[in-house]
Amino acid sequence: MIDELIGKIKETGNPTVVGLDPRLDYIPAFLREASYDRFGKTLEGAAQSFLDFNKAIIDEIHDLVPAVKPQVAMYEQYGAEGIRAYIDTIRYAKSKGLVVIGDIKRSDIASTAEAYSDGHIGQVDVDGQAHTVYREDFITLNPYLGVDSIEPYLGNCDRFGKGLFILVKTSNPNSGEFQDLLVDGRPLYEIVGAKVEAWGEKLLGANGYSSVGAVVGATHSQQGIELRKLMPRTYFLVPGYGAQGATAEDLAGCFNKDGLGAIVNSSRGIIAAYTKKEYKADFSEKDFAKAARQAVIHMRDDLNRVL
Ligand SMILES: O=c1ccn([C@@H]2O[C@H](COP(=O)(O)O)[C@@H](O)[C@H]2O)c(=O)[nH]1
Repeated sequence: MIDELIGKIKETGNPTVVGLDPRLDYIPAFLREASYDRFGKTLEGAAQSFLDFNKAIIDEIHDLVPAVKPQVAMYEQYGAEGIRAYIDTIRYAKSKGLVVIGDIKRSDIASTAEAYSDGHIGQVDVDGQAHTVYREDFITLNPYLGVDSIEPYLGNCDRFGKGLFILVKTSNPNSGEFQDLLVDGRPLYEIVGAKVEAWGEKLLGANGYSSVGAVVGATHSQQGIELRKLMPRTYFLVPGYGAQGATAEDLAGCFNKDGLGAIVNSSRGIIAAYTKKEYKADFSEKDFAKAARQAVIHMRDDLNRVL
């Protein structure tokens, strides 16, 4: 799967992933109203407005970016209807040729991890009948439970050509509380990073990178530089650009000299661009997806400036 992602990054000349993290307060009133007219102010009404919003954004950005990253929490909070919108968003993004990174951050003992893995990146069996359910290309995982909790996903990556991004150094302000603790004189995130690099050895692609990637926050630029050296074959998913304050300069060290090695996420900065003062003058609420397109072009040019 990593080669498909790299192929799309080269094709678009853009290492950007658009985070599809819809919230009702980002959905333009006219879209919300249209959905409420059909379904009322119900869970279905909210979920349908998310799907309509995502589809309009995907239509505007699919030729510019390699991938999208739906954040499952935004959908899951609305129950079965929200999950339906999550699945339909994945299907629609894939129909437009986008790689889909499901931000699901799962973590559990192996027997439970197997169920998550089969549902998201494998197949489930219903009395001899196989079904593919969520269909993400990559998913995010939390490694806190150790390698036996990751193995069920590695197996399905191999079998079904999928990929992972495993949390190594997260972008949040308190990520250091555990991740920076010294263990035998070494920060924990480095120990986890070295493990992730080793777990990925069996899933190396033609470009020299593994389908087992790492999440490395743009907000911790020095750690990004150190991890880049420690994990030469691991692709980084880099959140924190834009809304969380990180700049292109902050995350430049997550890339290799060939301009590969990282894909940078922006969610609110793209999908809610039309609400920002720098876009308001040129884009009305009706043009929210066009504003997202403009924000993607701006981000692409900003990233390419430092590569
Ligand atoms: O360390 C991490 C891991 C995941 N995320 C997720 O990325 C997006 C960021 O959204 P923005 O609006 O661009 O801030 C969101 O889905 C987070 O859950 C992260 O930010 N940091």
